[in-house]
Amino acid sequence: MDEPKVTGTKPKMSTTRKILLMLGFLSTLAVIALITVAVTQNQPLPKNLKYGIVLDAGSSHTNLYVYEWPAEKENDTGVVQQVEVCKVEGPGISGYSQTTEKAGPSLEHCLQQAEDVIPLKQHQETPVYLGATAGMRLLRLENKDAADKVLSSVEKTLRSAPFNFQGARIISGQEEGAYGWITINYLLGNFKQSGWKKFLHSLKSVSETSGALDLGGASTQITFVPLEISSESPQNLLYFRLYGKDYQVYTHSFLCYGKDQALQQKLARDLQITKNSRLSDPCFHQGYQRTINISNFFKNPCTSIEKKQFPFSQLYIEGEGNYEKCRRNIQDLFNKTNCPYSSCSFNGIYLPPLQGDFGAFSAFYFVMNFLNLTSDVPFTLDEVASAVQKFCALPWHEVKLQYHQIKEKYLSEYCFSGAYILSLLENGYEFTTENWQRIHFLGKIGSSDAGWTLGYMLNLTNMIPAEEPPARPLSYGSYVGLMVLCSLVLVSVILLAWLLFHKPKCLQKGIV
Ligand SMILES: Nc1ncnc2c1ncn2[C@@H]1O[C@H](COP(=O)(O)OP(=O)(O)O)[C@@H](O)[C@H]1O
Ligand SMILES: [Ca+2]
Repeated sequence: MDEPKVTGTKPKMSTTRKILLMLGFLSTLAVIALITVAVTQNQPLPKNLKYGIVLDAGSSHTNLYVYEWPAEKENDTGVVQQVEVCKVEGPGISGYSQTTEKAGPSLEHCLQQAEDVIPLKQHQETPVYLGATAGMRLLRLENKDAADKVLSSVEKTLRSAPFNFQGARIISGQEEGAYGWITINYLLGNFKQSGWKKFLHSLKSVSETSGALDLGGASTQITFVPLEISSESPQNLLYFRLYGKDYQVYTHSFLCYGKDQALQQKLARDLQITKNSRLSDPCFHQGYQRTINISNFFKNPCTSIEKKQFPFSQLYIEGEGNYEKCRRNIQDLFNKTNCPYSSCSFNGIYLPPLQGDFGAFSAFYFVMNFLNLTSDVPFTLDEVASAVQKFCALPWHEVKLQYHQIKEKYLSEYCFSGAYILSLLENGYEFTTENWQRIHFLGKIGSSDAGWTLGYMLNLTNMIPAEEPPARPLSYGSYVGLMVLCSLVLVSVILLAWLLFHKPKCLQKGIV
């Protein structure tokens, strides 16, 4: 039999095959175009940054903070971060009560630093706020006129800076507590969860926030969400709606219970029972000496109720370095005798049962950090107490030798401050061995200092919305990834379909 002749001419392509091939080619082209358009069209725009400045005019000194955030993400949580901090030279603004006109100019150096950090073309639109805390609250009580003049002086300086001046005022203790709480929960990402975290939280009815403990020089604040809300003391309750959730927050600020004023209060009480101008003080190291001028001592609203006449004008303090005695001495500052509510902290102030974790910052952190008590694994209450006891027992000359680089004012008071922190937390707020480790001493969260300033700015610039802002269900990366994946699946399906229904000759049996 004759074999079929293999001719030299190629087999002609059928018209359907040609159309199918064309279609396959065109759909591949369409998919490529689709991906290209998706990638280019949805590319994030170049970062447009915004800035804000807050000055924390504390009792001991003023700090200037510069914050930065991407303009298009303004209402997202956790996007604002601190990019600069500048410590103003000299005392806090309340320290200018005798030379009020110098309060403003003291801020100039730090304002210049802010000018250097923020791009020139954005100076005019950058808001600047100054909030003064307990030092100015005390000055206002002692001498209202001087407090007003200090504020006018700082306002004048801030208005002459190239930024958008938004106000210089004394904030209330309640605000200070609330904004500190907002800051740490914003930075810890507790207000708005994404992905799995959100799903898990929606299973639990409550969203967990962290309490805030702030220790300053002149006041201290405690703020947290209690388990149950009681209307016993409405002045201690605040209501927030943030990112679509309601928060009922307890807060209290104790004026005169910052660590510097607490020491003044303690000395004023000690003075009542001294027979002569010498005072042996268990809260200072053995060998340490300090002289106090009595005539100025009782001008302060934190000590004025103890005012009386003394037959001497100077008090000579000599350190004793005895931690246990110091704790007993300090304990007298917390009056636990009468409580008109179901539960109190001290001085008849309402305190609901403590709840959850606490972030303790400012001087809580500075002191604990100096005593090496701020590691990631929290120390027990006993470990902290014995570390403070050991430190207090060191003679002054040894302390000075060992820590020669630290300012003498701070160094001489770490023993008192350590004991005071333990008294405030243990006797004042009644933290126990069980819940002590729920206190986390923190200086910074990410690049931002823990403190009230960030919360203050977020609030005043309306950057924390009451309702959750509408968000894209997918991030940019996931969107592009999904587009690519879908397109690849589409191409493969078209190819497969073509191969299955119109088997090209080359794939037919026997030809290969
Ligand atoms: N490095 C440090 N070591 C110890 N204490 C510090 C350190 N830095 C700041 N402080 C103290 O922290 C406290 C800060 O308080 P401040 O914010 O000025 O007052 P307030 O908040 O009461 O208005 C002051 O007592 C200050 O002396
Ligand atoms: Ca402060």
